[in-house]
Amino acid sequence: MKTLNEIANYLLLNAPRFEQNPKIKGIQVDSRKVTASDLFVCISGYTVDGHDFVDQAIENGAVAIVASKKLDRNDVPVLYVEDTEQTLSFLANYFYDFPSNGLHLIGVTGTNGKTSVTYLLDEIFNYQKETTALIGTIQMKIGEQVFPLANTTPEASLLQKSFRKMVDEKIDHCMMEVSSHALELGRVNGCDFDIAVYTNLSQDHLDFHETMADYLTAKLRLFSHLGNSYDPSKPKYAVINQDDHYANDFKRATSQRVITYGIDQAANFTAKNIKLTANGTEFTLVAFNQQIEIKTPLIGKFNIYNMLAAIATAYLSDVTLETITAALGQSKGIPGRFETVKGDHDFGVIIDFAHTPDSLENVLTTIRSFAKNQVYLVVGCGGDRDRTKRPLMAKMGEKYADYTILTSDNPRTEDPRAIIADMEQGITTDRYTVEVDRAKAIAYAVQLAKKDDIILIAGKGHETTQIIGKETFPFDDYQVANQAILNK
Ligand SMILES: CC(=O)N[C@H]1[C@@H](OP(=O)(O)OP(=O)(O)OC[C@H]2O[C@@H](n3ccc(=O)[nH]c3=O)[C@H](O)[C@@H]2O)O[C@H](CO)[C@@H](O)[C@@H]1O[C@H](C)C(=O)N[C@@H](C)C(=O)N[C@H](CCC(=O)O)C(=O)O
Ligand SMILES: Nc1ncnc2c1ncn2[C@@H]1O[C@H](COP(=O)(O)OP(=O)(O)OP(=O)(O)O)[C@@H](O)[C@H]1O
Ligand SMILES: N[C@H](CCC[C@H](N)C(=O)O)C(=O)O
Ligand SMILES: [Mg+2]
Repeated sequence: MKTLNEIANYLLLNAPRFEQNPKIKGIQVDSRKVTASDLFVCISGYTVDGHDFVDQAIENGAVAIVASKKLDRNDVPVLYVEDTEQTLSFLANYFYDFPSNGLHLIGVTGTNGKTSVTYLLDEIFNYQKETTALIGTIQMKIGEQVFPLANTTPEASLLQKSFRKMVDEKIDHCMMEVSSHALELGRVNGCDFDIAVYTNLSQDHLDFHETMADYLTAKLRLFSHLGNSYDPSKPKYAVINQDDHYANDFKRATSQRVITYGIDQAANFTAKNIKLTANGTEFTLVAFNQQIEIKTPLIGKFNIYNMLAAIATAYLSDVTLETITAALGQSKGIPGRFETVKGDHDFGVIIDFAHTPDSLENVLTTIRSFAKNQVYLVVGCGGDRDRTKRPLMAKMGEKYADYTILTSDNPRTEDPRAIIADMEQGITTDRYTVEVDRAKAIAYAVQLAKKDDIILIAGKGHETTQIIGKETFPFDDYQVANQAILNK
């Protein structure tokens, strides 16, 4: 617990002294979640302004407010700062006693592969009985406990509070997906990363970042977060995909040691003698004059990149190549990523989270490489998100699938038909149809499928809901596909 004056002193050079100097129990950015003795931080959001919810925060027990706009009240002390969102990360870091300093923190950024790399690292560390925490798209996990998350990378107060819990529970490694939104909005400011990992960059989120250059700049920030402290007992590393177009930008963004991985370019961790099949992958890992055979159930060349990123990171975290090899050999895969619907049907059904042109291309080319018959694609695009990726995603269907069923993803507040119309702009043939209802679209693909055909259901992966308008309905691609197979 800290007092308001302690907090003010930490945050501001010319801090005011509050006569009423309450002890703060917690930090809250949502008035609805405030409890007794919290400090409420007003954030001006994209939808509403936290400054308008001060009454509710106080009713719920807030004893002090951090604001950037004048609040006409003298019942509680108000600490004024220029930018509440930027302040929040420093405030939370201080309030929870800089928890990430005591944590082995691995941050993973890039357009695709973040969840995959963090889950592979989790399997590797768990294999050697180390305790782990995960923060990302699917959920937050601290040891055996899991918590739902609204964002891939949570806002700073929840983030720092979670780090504190991890340190208190003596977690050995925390793997965290660092989204470009989080980097841009300063959610991870003040995080003491030990290893920063870069997967790749391709088009996504151009609704938020406007240009690819802006998007790149946000991603690069993770590497400047490695800082320039050089403690031999706590070395820091940047792990970079050497085959990626932007590899050199990422190398230049850090003053820490760079470790590379790749397949096509010379790198510290490379894969050769690659064998890709429908049941798994084999390759020879070459790293620092050592060679070791990797044999894993993970499928696709893109997963070799994910494995190389995880292997390099685990190795830099003192795991031996032998242990890494054994762990990857037993990988259970990543929920909703290239996940096969089990059963005795004579065609394949794969659920995958591909929701960018690049990830769709990777997954579809992988399927094509072993497909014996027709490939069907069921795909939609998220509403209130990057519109420019829609025709490009549909084009991937035209290029690599025999037949595409355009449907809804999470339409959110957009008209689902308008989203599909944007997708249709990318298609020039008639090898597709439209079925707005996702469950019907999946059922239709299952009806069409014959022996040895493969259906890819893309875009929602592990998700168990569908957001239509402002409502969230239960929806699980895996279960819907299973039901359709039973009904066939
Ligand atoms: C664009 C964006 O990032 N939006 C985030 C932002 O929402 P917002 O600006 O609309 O918030 P708002 O509703 O206007 O509220 C403003 C403030 O008022 C507060 N409030 C609001 C209502 C109320 O009754 N009382 C109250 O105090 C809110 O708690 C908030 O502090 O702040 C919210 C609370 O922290 C976030 O959950 C929300 O993420 C939304 C869900 C979102 O969709 N974000 C996406 C774009 C995102 O960040 N995605 C990346 C992943 C991308 C990737 O996978 O690569 C991520 O890291 O999740
Ligand atoms: N290294 C990769 N390169 C390209 N595509 C990939 C790669 N790894 C996974 N994919 C594809 O991208 C999809 C999303 O993968 P993953 O969830 O690991 O990425 P992410 O970066 O966490 O995505 P998000 O930003 O939505 O959280 C997968 O379902 C797969 O189709
Ligand atoms: N983290 C991604 C997830 C997209 C998943 C897709 N199903 C969609 O709703 O667009 C985003 O927020 O853009
Ligand atoms: Mg993710």
